[in-house]
This record gives sequence, C-alpha cells and structure tokens, in this order.
Amino acid sequence: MVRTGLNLGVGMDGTGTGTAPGTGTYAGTDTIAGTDTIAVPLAPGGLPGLGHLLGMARGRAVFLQRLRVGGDIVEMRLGRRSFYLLNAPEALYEVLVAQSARFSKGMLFDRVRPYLGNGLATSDGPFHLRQRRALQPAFHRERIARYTATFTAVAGERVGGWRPGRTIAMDREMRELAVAMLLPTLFPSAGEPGTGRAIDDLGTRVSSDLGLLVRGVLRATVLPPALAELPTPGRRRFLASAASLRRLAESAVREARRHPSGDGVLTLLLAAEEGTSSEDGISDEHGMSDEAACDELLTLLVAGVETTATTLSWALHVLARDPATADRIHAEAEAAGPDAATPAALPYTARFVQEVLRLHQPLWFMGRRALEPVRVGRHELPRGAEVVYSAATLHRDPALFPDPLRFDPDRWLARPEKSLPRGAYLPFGAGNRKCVGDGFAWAEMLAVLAAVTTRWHLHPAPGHRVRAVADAQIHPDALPMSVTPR
Ligand code: HEM
Repeated sequence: MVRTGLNLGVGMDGTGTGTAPGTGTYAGTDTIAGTDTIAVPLAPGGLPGLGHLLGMARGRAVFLQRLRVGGDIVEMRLGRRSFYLLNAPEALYEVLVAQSARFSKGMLFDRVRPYLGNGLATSDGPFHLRQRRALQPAFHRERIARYTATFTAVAGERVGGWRPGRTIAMDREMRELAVAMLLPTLFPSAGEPGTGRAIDDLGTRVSSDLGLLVRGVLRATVLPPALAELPTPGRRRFLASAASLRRLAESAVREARRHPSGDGVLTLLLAAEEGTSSEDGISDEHGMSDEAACDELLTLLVAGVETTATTLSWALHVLARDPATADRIHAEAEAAGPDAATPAALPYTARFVQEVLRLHQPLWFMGRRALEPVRVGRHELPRGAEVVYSAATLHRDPALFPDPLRFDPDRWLARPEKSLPRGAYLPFGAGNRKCVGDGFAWAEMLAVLAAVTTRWHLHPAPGHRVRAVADAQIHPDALPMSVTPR
C-alpha cells in the first residue's frame, strides 16, 4: 500500500498517546473534591503572557500532534487563557458522550455565532435539542437513499464535463460539486420556472466565498477579539461577504416559503413545529421562524460543503497517486452499477473513504466548555474549562492505528471500527453533537468516487508538490490535476 507522502510535519516518533504523569501547574478554584485526582500537566515551552501562542502560530496541527505525548489531557495556554487538550480516546468519550450534558460548545462556537447565527452547530441546551429534532428527519436513512439519486446525477453531469488535457483545480471543483449536490436537496425546485434565483445565487456565493468565510471565522475564533477585529482589508472583505451571504440566505428562505417544495430540507425546516413558544425562534403556529431557518440554512451550507469538499479533495489526491487503488474502486463501481452509492454495495470504496477520513481528517480543532466542575479520568476540570480535541492528530496515533502514516484501506478489515476503543475514531464526532450529515456525506462521497473512477484516470499536475495547510480545516494548498478517459 502507498504512503501519500503527506504528514503534518511530525515523524512517527512524534505521534502517540502518552500517559506522562502530571507535572503541570494547574490549580483550579472551582473543582470537584477528590483525593485521587491528579493535576492536568501543563504543556512545555510556554512563554510569559503568550503561553503557547507561538507554537500554535508556527504549525497548529503539528503543535497539537506533539502534545499527544504529554498525557491523557494536557493544558496549553493561548495568551492568558487555558485550553485543555483531550488526547486519550477514553477522555474524548467521556466529554463527547458519557458526560456530554455537562458541556456546552464553548468559546470557539461563541466566536462563530455572530457570523453563522444560532444554528445547529453553534446552539446549546434545549434550543439545540429542539432544532436537532426538527432537522433530523431530513437526514433519515430513507431520505438519504432518495438524495443519492440526485448526488449520482449531479456528480455524473459535472464530472462528465471535464476535458482531457486541461488542468483542473480539483479542490475548487470539489467545492463547487459539494454545493451543487447540497442545493437540490435543500430546495429541489430551485431553478424551475417561477421560482426565482435566490437559491442559485446563494450557491454561487457559497462556492466563490466559502474559503474567505471560513478563514475569516477562523481568525475571529483563534485571535483575541482586539486583534481579530482590526479593520484590515481582509477583515472588511470577510464582513462584507458574511453580510451578503446572510442576505442571500434570507431571500432563499423567503423563496422557499413562497414555493414550498415537498421533499426539500428547507421546506421541512420551515414546516417544523417542534417549538413551544415563539420567544426562542420557533413558533407554534407558523413552524420555524425565518431567522432560525436562515441560521440553519447557513449552518448546513458552511458545515456541509467545506468538510465534504476537503475530504473528497484528499480522496482524489490519493487516487491520482495510486492508480491501483483507483482501478479497484472503478471495478467495484462498474460491478455495482449506477445508483449503488452505499457502503454495502461498495465495500472497498467504503473502506477507502474510512481511511481518507482517518489519515486526512479535515478537522484539526474542535471544542467544548465545562458547564460545571467535571472529573474526566484521573483529572478534574474546573467549571468554565475550555476543552479542545483534534480528530486529525488522534487518527495518527500509532497506539491506535499501527504505522499511522501508511494509507491502507484494508487496515479496516484487519481491525474494524467496532473493535477500536471508544473515542478512537471520530471523523464525524460523537454523542449528542455528532455530525447530523454523516450519512449524507457518505452518500455524496461514494457517488462522486464512482462518477470519477468510472470515467477518468487522474494525473497530478507535474511540478506541484501538494502540501497540507491547516486553517479552518486541514486542506491541500492546491490540487491541480489533469484527466484522461478510461
Ligand atoms: C466528510 C464530511 C463531513 C465531516 C468530516 C463532518 C464532521 C463533523 C463533525 C466532526 C461534527 C461535530 C463537531 C463537534 O464535535 O462539535 C459535525 C457536526 C455537524 N455537521 Fe458535519 N461533517 C461532514 C459533513 C456534513 C454534511 C454534508 C452536513 C449537512 C448537509 C453536515 C452538517 C453538520 C451539522 C449541522 C453539525 C452540527 C450538529 C450538532 O451539533 O447537532 N456535516 N460535522
């Protein structure tokens, strides 16, 4: 099997889950009583006033990867603020699943809320629960089965339009394709006579501006507010783009009200009648308010496009360098026939996707906040503790995934996901905040891989060495490729 040649800049020795005894200086003021708890160790190398900001600035994912040897949970400081990095799968399981009621989404999401609104990814508590119940039916298995035909048709049309010999910016292509697959499920009648252009315009804007938007949100998230809000040209472009996207989303919601389209996610959302009062954005009489629906629409676009597009970009990056794997995926897709984009029908392709989500997990930084003092393993976290985890570095832990930098879909035959410790493999998170779109994303990715491998051989553009860049996600710096027909 191949090595992709990509890593986060950390050698095999630098990865791993350490259980170093606590040597940290943490002394919480609002902690749980207990005699057998140990202090959370403080990551080495912090500077007065700056903490570990320099390490993070030099290479975010690499820095987090190095901290894996520091213990089950490690404290790091960004400026004066402490963050507790969860390394051990058991600690992750505790926070994301077993004790999830004791955590809110935390600071990262507080900083995103002004731009994205209070949608499913950013909201908390009873409001989140109601919204989750309202959205969940749109992602049920039988609905995904219906969307799959759309994904196959859209992917076939776009991929079929590629021209041999031309250089294709495959990362941009995957983003446009992800938007093109998501929009018709949100609003199936978009583009039909009499429905106006709001949804199409929204799609075009998401395709063109999503990179700018996610980078802007990342800056707003990781920098102290005084720095993040400096009116630099980049900040002004980001604010203008975020405002324009919201206006387009508002028009799309109004259009969906005017032309309800039976099967569409947006229509389902607007009709949701989970609420008990209109104070929290959900009204008894009229279903979800426009504002709440607009927040959810923006959330689905931001959470659902970039993640899928980045994972698909990595998948095609691997296939372009490993024709034997591409041939195997092609053979499986040919044998299964059209409209068979399910893991059961495409078992090797499914293992391939599982491996891409392991080795090229796009999400390197997720957070929670402790709502009360919480004991996690041998450690106690104070109320208000900001807790973070990195699925990208977890998935490269040699204790969990032997020879972790080797790309090998068949490792999932030898050691299926179910046999891993709980909390060891988290491409879609876990617990009450697990990705609502995981089945949706799986269907999209399988449809695209079948569409590509049945039509084309992929070739990396000569002269470009793909590098992994960690901004809002870990994505390829650029992905120029050409194609030749099969
Ligand atoms: C490969 C593609 C995807 C990946 C890797 C991914 C990953 C994730 C992860 C890790 C979370 C949990 C974050 C946390 O722990 O706080 C999440 C949440 C979420 N994702 Fe995805 N996602 C993908 C595709 C999608 C798609 C296609 C949609 C919608 C169409 C979507 C919508 C959401 C939403 C709404 C949430 C928030 C759920 C909640 O908090 O209740 N995602 N995603």
